[in-house]
Amino acid sequence: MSNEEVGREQEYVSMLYERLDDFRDQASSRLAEALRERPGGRPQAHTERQATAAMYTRQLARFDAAEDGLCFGRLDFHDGETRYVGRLGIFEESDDYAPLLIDWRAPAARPFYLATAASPEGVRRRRHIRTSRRQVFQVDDEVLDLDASAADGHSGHETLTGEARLLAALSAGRTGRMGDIVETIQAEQDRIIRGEHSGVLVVQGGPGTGKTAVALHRAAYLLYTYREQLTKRGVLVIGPNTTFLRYISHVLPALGETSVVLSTVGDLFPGVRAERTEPREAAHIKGSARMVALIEAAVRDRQQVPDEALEIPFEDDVLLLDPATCEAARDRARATRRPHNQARPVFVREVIEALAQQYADRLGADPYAEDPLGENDAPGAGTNLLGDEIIDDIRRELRQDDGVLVALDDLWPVLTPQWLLSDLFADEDLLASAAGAAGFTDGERLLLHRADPHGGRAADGMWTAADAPLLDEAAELLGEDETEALAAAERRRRQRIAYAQGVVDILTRDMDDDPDILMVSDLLDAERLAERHEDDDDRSTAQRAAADRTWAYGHVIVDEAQELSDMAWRMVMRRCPSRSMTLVGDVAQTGDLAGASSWRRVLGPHLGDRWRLERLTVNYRTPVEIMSVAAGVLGAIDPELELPRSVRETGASPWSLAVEPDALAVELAAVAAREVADLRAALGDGPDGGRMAVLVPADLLDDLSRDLEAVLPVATTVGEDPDLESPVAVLTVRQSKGLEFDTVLVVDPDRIIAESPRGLNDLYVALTRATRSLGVLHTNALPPALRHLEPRPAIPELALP
Ligand SMILES: Nc1ncnc2c1ncn2[C@@H]1O[C@H](COP(=O)(O)OP(=O)(O)OP(=O)(O)O)[C@@H](O)[C@H]1O
Repeated sequence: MSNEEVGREQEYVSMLYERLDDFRDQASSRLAEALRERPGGRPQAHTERQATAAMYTRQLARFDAAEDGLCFGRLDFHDGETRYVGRLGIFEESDDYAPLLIDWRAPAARPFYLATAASPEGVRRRRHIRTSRRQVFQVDDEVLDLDASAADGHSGHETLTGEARLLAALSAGRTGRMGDIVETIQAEQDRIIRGEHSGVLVVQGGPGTGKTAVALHRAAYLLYTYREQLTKRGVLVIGPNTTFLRYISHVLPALGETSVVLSTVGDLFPGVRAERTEPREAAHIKGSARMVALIEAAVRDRQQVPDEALEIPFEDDVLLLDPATCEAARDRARATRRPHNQARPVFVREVIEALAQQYADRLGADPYAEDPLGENDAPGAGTNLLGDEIIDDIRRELRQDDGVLVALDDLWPVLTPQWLLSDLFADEDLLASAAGAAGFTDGERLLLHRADPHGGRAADGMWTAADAPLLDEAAELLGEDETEALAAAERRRRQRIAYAQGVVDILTRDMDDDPDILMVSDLLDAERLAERHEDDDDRSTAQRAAADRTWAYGHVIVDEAQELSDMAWRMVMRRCPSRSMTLVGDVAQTGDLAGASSWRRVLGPHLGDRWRLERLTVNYRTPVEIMSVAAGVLGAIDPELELPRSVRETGASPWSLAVEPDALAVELAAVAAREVADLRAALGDGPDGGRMAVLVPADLLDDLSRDLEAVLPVATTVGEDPDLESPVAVLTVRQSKGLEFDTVLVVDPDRIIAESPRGLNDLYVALTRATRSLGVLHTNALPPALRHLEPRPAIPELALP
């Protein structure tokens, strides 16, 4: 491309950056103005000021996000029209808002992604403009006119859009952070990104087909297209683990979008962090939909009827609470069909009523007990001994009596989800009863039982990822005790009034005596001042949503959706009553025993047939050479499963290396050092210098990572939540879900297979993480699916430090 052409584009791009600077200046000064403004005057002024400040802050974030690669494309149409495409929309106010730059998400930008030589949509030429720090350094053209394309050396590839730019993006070194793909979105991906917002869209695609990328760009597209609606309700993105969430966490902010909550399933229950691990088999059982019946039984078991009458000392008497009364009260409460805590007031009312009646009856038989509670001093007290007023007094006293309260708490306790489940899993009797009622075997029950090492209920650090959906289920069955919630709300209101009264007092102090001075208290009393603070919630939508279990998100995206258990699906569906969802995954990569082997099976109970399926068929990550190895494993999982088609060849064949068990650590370190050196030679030492992963069987993780850390001459990361920006990461396959690296070394594939009934799926995931090269080290015979791997060619070893 001629320098002249680059120069011309530079002029245009510089003009766009000037506009961007103007926008930024305007937004900063308006933000400063909004922050300087003193709230006063109208009651809503404070809230409005906050909303205005938040709006300018969001705008600034969007302008900052657009800085790199502000404009990346240009379309020239046959009719002479030209459109520039970029990260945000810029319009010429003085020219009837003519577009200077079109946001990639706007309908007018679509031909940039869809036009092909076969279907050019009026486009004559598509140009990719590459910039670095505001400087245009390259322009790549595709001429879509069929005749001209041949002349222009266009490859004529049928499915790829902007092939040269795409291949350049795919061959770049990995950085440990996922990047956006706005410059090179492919047609099949574009259709999904811009798909209908309502309803449930399932995207099935093999490894590296861009499911994660597509899901995140879809979030950005939906937030742009339905901004008002979705900014208020927020978008939830669910990923398989925190390492993965960190890996993808830069994509949406880089696209200027911030009202998104990222969470794992384990962290989706507010106030609980899934910090404990447990055996796969236990997680498998906890994921099964049969747990619903078990939790229901556990709740019912907490609604007790005593075997014999309870004796409750009251005043100077002893009341009897007999089983029949309790049973009748329990039936009444259950008949309301309200959740446990909300039905409790009915149970309490019935029991109190029975006890009050019993006491009143006894008093009625005693001619001397005219003033049972000693409260009526007036002469003639006792004449209405059994009148309503007296019985009301008895009820009130009973409700406050410690003995009665203890009995009520035993028979129908107020429960939180955490209490219910920690008691259930720690108490053999409770567990045996609920598990028996729900038809669990003894073996399953034993897997669920855990001696509570913390000794207390609901201690921090006691929950696993599979517990979160159970807590959520329990929360549904328990409900909030509204009497307590209302009392708490009333307490908060009184506190606010007391605080506001203090404010009014301070403002009017020393002025009390002057009748001519208009006082704050003349205009505003404490109660109204308190109301003004009531709606003050400085938190963003994302923060409020993440803290609220019952928050209904505007859209929910689930990545690696095949990993979700039946119980997890129930929780996720609750977060999105409108069922506006995008679920992306690959059933062939299911590693979790409780995960999906068919979309129909997992979604049917929630959605019936009301979901649509789209497929992604092209693998952008893994080159042909590696995919041909992975193909053997996929065939062993299920010969019906389809392998995605890779877009690239690298010429580097995957290899295997047999090593003695005793020499594994040493050989691995040597090979890893060699591979890192090769990566650096190819990609340089900078932040884009490439990343390598060593994927190991879980039971070798500790030993091998310690050995590698000790000998590798570059930073190595291991542990629960590894840092992916480190040049080398030692991970289990489970930790590597959804991630990618330039080079991958897989250790002992037979052990990876043996570790789980879904071991072949795990191996398939491991083999498909690499963008460049793959090696397999093995201490036992290779599994049959990998037998045709070439042995590693002898190459000079690197001296280790
Ligand atoms: N259109 C595209 N342009 C440039 N890069 C792309 C494009 N589509 C996908 N990629 C890149 O391909 C790689 C794989 O994408 P992604 O991680 O989204 O795939 P995936 O389907 O979620 O994979 P897996 O199921 O194996 O985790 C990423 O580096 C992504 O940026």
